[in-house]
Amino acid sequence: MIIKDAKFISSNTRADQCPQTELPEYAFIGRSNVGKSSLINMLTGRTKLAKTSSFPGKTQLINHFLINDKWYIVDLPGYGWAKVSKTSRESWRKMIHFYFQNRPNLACVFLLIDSRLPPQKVDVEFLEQLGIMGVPFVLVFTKTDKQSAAKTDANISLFMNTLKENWEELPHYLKSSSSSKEGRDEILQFIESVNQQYH
Ligand SMILES: Nc1nc2c(ncn2[C@@H]2O[C@H](COP(=O)(O)OP(=O)(O)OP(=O)(O)O)[C@@H](O)[C@H]2O)c(=O)[nH]1
Ligand SMILES: [Mg+2]
Repeated sequence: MIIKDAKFISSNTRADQCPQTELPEYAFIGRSNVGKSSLINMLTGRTKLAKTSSFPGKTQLINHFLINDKWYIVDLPGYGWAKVSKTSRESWRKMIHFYFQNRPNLACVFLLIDSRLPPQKVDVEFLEQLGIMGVPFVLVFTKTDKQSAAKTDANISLFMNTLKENWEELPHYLKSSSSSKEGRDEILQFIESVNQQYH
């Protein structure tokens, strides 16, 4: 898919204030600093569309970007950063749950996981929440440029093994690097195939 146009539309805290639309949207979620905003920039080929930072907690709102006037990318704030107060964590949880439950046009969620790390409890727990809410999702293992392909695959296997206990079917997954652009074609192809089911 060719991205001809990508524009920022709005930032919101409430799902019901987000664009009223029947166009499909794809949301990016995962731990703070996992690379959600960077992946959005890599996919769209726009270096400054979504704001990124080396410091966790950069994205704080629900950000909508309209792509080719046909579908939306949604950049969400991350979870799991230790230095967040209980109150902020609770308001994040409410905002995200309300978002997932009030966007009928939510076509798929990309749950990003840092491919450098062994399975993290926060990710497994968040994935379970998505399952409970019945939200369609795929996993994306990020930052693959930071290590060997063998190490990435070993961490992915470990993650899948932890899921085997509770999941009947293992989720679909992709790998990505915002530096090397690994995964760009696969993710865009995946979005295109889901978009086609919308028309
Ligand atoms: N080497 C490498 N660095 C990456 C990659 N993706 C993101 N980064 C770096 O990781 C840091 C965090 O990236 P962001 O895209 O801001 O992360 P985020 O998940 O949006 O974080 P929050 O908005 O805080 O939740 C930045 O310093 C990025 O340059 C990648 O694929 N490879
Ligand atoms: Mg971000």
